[in-house]
Amino acid sequence: MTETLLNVKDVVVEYPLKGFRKEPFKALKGVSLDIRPGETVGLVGESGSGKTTLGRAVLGLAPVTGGSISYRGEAISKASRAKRKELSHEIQVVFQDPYTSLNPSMTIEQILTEPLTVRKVDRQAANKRVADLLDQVRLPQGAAHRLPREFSGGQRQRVAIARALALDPKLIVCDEPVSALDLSTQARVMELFIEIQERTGVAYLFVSHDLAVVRHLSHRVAVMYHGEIVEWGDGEQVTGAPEHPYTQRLFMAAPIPDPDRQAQHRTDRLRLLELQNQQDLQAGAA
Ligand SMILES: Nc1ncnc2c1ncn2[C@@H]1O[C@H](COP(=O)(O)OP(=O)(O)OP(=O)(O)O)[C@@H](O)[C@H]1O
Repeated sequence: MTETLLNVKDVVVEYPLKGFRKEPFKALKGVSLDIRPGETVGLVGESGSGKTTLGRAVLGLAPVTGGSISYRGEAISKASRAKRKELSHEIQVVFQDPYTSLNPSMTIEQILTEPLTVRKVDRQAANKRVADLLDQVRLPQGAAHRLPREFSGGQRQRVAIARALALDPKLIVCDEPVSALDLSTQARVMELFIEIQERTGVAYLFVSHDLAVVRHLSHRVAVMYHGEIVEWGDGEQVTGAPEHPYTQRLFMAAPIPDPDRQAQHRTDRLRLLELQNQQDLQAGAA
């Protein structure tokens, strides 16, 4: 049996609403998926469908009111603060905005050393680790003594990835980590994510509204719609021959700018037309 790293089962997240409405707002309405070691699970869906909320629930940052989340078989959705701190060695996060996620007054070295000092790594070992992390994300060693504002968006995102890697996590929740970057930078950062995964065996829960990004990176894909997963399975299957009408519409609406992706998009459109024809024929036959 394949080992499971993270298991999300029937998870409900409710946000209390202020004002005249007494009923809380259900952002997740019973969501289930699992992530295996070394795997990328892509989470797609339009804005407001609940992708970020699911990522936050895994990180213990969203109010889970139903279902369960377990990490390596241990329930974590109601974990204590101390347990969460322990888990932060295993589960890390990279956010969308590289301009606000790094402390502007800290040098890159300080940013990368911070998680290590929490773990009481001594100075010499920490320096070595910082050098190694910069190598891992393909930044020059000279970057260590500079401030975030001296770097481009793509370079800052590399720093954020290095920080997430500092404690050798087994899972990284990536919340739209390439969405704020221009296309060529996006492609390089995506390659970096793949390279790091191949080297370290880390798993990603990769949240993105961009289907091309998810198609490129994911082993399995979950499609979210109004707080529910409407399609879930093998990445090629879900992105290449979606079954749910919502996923089909989502793929039709996806802008795909570069020529390779356009070719893929054309193939998708043809496949989709074929699917629709088949469905029409079946409906006609029924
Ligand atoms: N703290 C909160 N309080 C109340 N409602 C919230 C809160 N956070 C999110 N929501 C609501 O929950 C729903 C899901 O939001 P979420 O951010 O998870 O969606 P998303 O799919 O990640 O969208 P986007 O791509 O725009 O980030 C939205 O309707 C949002 O308004």
